[in-house]
Amino acid sequence: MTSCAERSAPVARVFRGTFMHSSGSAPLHILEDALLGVNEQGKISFVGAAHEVDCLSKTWGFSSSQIKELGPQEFFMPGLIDTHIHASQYSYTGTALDMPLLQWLNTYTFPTEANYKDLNFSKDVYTKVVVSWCEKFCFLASRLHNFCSLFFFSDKFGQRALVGKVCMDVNKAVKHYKETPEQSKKETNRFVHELLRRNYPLVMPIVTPRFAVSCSPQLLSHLGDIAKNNNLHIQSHISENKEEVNLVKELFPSCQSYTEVYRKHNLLTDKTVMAHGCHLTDSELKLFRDAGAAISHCPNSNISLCSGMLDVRRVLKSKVKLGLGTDVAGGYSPSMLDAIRRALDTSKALKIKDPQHETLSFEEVFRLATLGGSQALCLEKKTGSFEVGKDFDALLINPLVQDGPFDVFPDDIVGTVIKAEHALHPFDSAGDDRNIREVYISGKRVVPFQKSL
Ligand SMILES: Nc1nc2[nH]cnc2c(=O)[nH]1
Ligand SMILES: [Zn+2]
Repeated sequence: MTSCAERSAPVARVFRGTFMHSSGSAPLHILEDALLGVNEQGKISFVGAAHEVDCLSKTWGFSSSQIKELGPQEFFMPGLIDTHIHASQYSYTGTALDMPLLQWLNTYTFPTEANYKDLNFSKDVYTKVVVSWCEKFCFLASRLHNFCSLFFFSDKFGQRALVGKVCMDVNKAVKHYKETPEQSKKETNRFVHELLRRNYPLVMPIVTPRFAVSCSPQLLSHLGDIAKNNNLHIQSHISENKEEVNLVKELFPSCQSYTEVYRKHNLLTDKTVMAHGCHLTDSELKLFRDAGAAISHCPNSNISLCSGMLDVRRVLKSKVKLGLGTDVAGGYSPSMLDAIRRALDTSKALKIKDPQHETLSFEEVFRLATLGGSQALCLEKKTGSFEVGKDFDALLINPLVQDGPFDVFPDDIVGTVIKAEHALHPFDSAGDDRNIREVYISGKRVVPFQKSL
C-alpha cells in the first residue's frame, strides 16, 4: 500500500472494494475494502485502505462521488495472461485432435494456415480472435501471411498483445506452405519495422521461428540476429512430444540438446518464451534459468495431443519462469480459466502416477495465470499484479451474476478474508465470461465493448 503523502499525477479513476492478486512472496493477497487509484496514463497511482479515504482524496485530488464502489460480492483480479495462442488456428478450435503432434501439424494445421493467403479470410478470423479473446490479454502467434491485420485489430480493440509472424522454411508435408530463409528474414524485418513504426502503445512484435523441426540453421540464425539487433521478444515451441525431440536430435546432431539448438542461434534470452517443454532434461532447465528464458505451460494442448505432462513443480524448483497458455488449436479451449483448471488436473494426474508428487495449490496456479505470465513475457514491470506504477490491467468479477454458471451463497463470501477467498475458487473452477463484468487494459475499459469500436 502507498502512503498518503506521495503524489505524482492526478488520478482518473478510483475504485473501492476487494482486490485479489499475487506477489513473489505469496500466491494470493486479498485486499479487502481497499481503494485503488488509476492515473490518466492508465497506471496505478495508489493502493490504500478505504479508511484512509480522507487523506488519499486530499493527496490525489478526487471527491467521494468519483469513487466507483464494487458490489459486496465483486472483486478485481489482474487480467489473465495467455502466454501462447495461435490466432491462425482459431478457425478450427475444438476439432481435429485425433493425432499426435507431427501428424496433426501436417494434416490439419499447415493446410489451414496456408488459407490465410486470402485477405478476407484472415481479416474475418483475426477480428473474431481479438474480440472473443478480450477477457484476457493475449499473446498471439500468427503465421506466414496477412499477419498485419492481427496487430491492427489488437490495437483497435485496446488489446495488449505480442504478435509474431510464424517463420518456417522446411515443410515436407505441405510444400507450398513455407518460405526461403531469405524471404522469411525479409518479411520478419518488414513486419517488425512496420509494427515498431506504428508505435502502438500495447502491441509489440515477437520473433517467431515455428520450431526447430521446420527451420533450417540458416533461418534460425537470421531470426536470432533480428531479435538481438532490435532487442525483441522471441517465442517458439520446444520438447512438446518425444517423437519431435528425437527428430530434432537427428536434424541437429552437433547440438547437445533441443534447448542448445535455440541457444546456439541466439534464440534463448530473457525475452524468450518457449511453449510446452514437457520433456526437458535438468541440464536444459539449467540453460533456461541461466538465460532467464521462460516456459509457457499449455496443459490442455499437452493432453489433447497426448504430448506429455509438464511437471510444473520441477520447473518452479529449477527457478525457470513459467506462465500458462491455451495453445489454441492444439488446446481446444481459448479460455484461460480452462488453462487454470487443466494445470491443476495435470498436477493431480502426476500425483496419481507418483504419490510423492507435490501438487500445485489453487493459489499457485492463479499466480501462474497472472503474475507468472507477466514474468514469462518479461512484462512484470508493466502488468500482472496491482502494484503502484504498473498498468491497471484488471478483470472485474461478479461470482453472483444472475443466471451465472454456478451458485454462490452471499453469506459464504462476504466478510472475513477467509471468506473472500471463497469467491475466487468457484470463479476459477466453474466461472466463465458471464462472471467477467468488465475488463480494463492499461486503465481503459475495453469490455463491455464501446459501440464506436
Ligand atoms: N501445439 C503446437 N505445437 C507446434 N509445434 C510447432 N508448431 C506447432 C503448433 O502450431 N502447435
Ligand atoms: Zn503452439
